[in-house]
Amino acid sequence: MGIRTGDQYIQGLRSRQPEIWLQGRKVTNVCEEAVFRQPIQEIAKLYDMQYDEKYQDKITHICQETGERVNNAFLVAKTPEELRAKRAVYEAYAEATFGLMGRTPDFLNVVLTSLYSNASFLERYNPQWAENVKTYYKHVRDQDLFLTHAIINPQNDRSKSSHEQNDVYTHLGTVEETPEGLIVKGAKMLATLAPITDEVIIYSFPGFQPGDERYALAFAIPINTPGLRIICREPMQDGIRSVYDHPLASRFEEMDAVLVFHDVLVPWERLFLYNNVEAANLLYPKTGIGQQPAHQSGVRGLVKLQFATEVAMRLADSIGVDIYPNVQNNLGELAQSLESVRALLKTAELEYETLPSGELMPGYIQLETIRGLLPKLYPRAIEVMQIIGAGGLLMSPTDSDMEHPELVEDMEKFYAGRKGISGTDRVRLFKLAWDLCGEAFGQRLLQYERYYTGDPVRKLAIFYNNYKKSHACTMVDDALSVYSAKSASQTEQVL
Ligand SMILES: Cc1cc2nc3c(=O)[nH]c(=O)nc-3n(C[C@H](O)[C@H](O)[C@H](O)COP(=O)(O)OP(=O)(O)OC[C@H]3O[C@@H](n4cnc5c(N)ncnc54)[C@H](O)[C@@H]3O)c2cc1C
Ligand SMILES: Nc1c(O)cccc1C(=O)O
Repeated sequence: MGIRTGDQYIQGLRSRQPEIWLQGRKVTNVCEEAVFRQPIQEIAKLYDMQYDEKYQDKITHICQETGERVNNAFLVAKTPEELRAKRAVYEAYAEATFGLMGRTPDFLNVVLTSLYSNASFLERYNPQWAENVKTYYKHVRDQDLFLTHAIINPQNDRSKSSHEQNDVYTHLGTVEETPEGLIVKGAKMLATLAPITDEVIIYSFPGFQPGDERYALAFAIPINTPGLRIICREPMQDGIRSVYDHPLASRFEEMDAVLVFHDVLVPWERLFLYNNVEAANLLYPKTGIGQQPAHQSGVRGLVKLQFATEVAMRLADSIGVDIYPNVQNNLGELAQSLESVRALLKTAELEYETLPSGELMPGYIQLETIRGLLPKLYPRAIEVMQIIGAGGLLMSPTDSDMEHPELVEDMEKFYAGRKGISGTDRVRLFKLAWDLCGEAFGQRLLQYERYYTGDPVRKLAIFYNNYKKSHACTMVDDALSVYSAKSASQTEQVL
């Protein structure tokens, strides 16, 4: 089939009934649920971009194997041009959502593509797992599916491993083998956008201990598989608040969910890894499923940081405070952060690594540096926005106030900004900023940037240990060589 339209994506959602729990009730029609309606439209727009002539040749290509047009996220890049073609889709999707939706379809499609192109890793453990991954990749590519994923165990007792938790099936684990497949039970977090996706892929970050064999699992199943329960967090917008009052929160909220598996059947052909702690621990570092999506995340993170920086600059300009050096310093800092990330990304793409298979991987050091910096740079951009907007962020009235005939005059007079910025202009801009820096929606975006890539504390430690391996600190040896030169000359004098 190849690329889908937005309508086809929505038809897919309508065709099935996953078990979705939202605010204490079961959702019976996900497409008609207020909270999901607009996010579904935003994702549908991304699918439609594949048919838009402005984007089609940039973000899709003709698949050599099938002759069908497919998304560039499914490319196994073997040339710098193909790497740029992948970047083009990340960028187009990020720009269409201002970088605010982290788990657009390209994210997991790139994870799956990397699993596919590095399936030889799985082959060493079980050729059938490798075969299953390859078949699944083609299925997702050719049906243009949208996946969610849950790779973390629920946050119960982090000081204990999976097999030491209170109940054997707190963390998702295998119950039994049947002729049809594995029966699995327990929970995983945190499946962003799960209610509006087609399928879920389960795997894990490393960290399994001996004894955790039943939890060492990777598989993919349709989101409406019987026994799979999607428990949504409390929504951060109700789907009813107006676009005027919440121009971002009303459009881009990504629902997060815990997935609870109640004796769910995973068919054998959908199983990618099972009962092998070593393979489960090596899956992430050895198959590029961290590094390839880091390219997507880096591009998206750059767009999000750029958006936040632009909003902060416009805020300052709109109320005439960017004449002050302190404000200029804050904004200059954001601009420099943004340009540093942009430069890192460019270097990551230029300094790619070529794997023995011929596949190109964008530079590890640069991508990991972006991942380490964004959890600090994005919150700082939000803080600067709060500092510049100050009390003004809390004076925005609602759409109904702005339109009320008795208030219109006051609105235009007392809510106007510096010359040229009307009351309406200023209120709209400040509402946009408040969605990012004040609303629960904005706090989630901040939390996302801190944690989407795993725990930043442990990630930075891993980065340092890897960095140390490739950095012999030879300049220090050079500097210390004065001592050996000195003792050599002393020896010469004695002789
Ligand atoms: C908005 C959002 C969306 C997300 N979307 C997804 C998604 O779609 N799919 C998905 O699979 N995951 C998703 N995640 C989950 C994300 O991968 C995890 O949040 C992340 O890996 C951190 O794990 P945790 O939240 O369980 O924190 P924990 O691991 O429980 O950490 C809690 C705190 O304890 C500290 N800590 C814990 N263990 C250690 C240790 N061993 N050593 C030192 N310090 C430690 C941490 O530094 C941290 O401060 C999302 C997260 C967020 C915030
Ligand atoms: N955060 C990630 C994820 O959720 C899936 C795959 C990779 C990552 C990552 O940032 O490395």
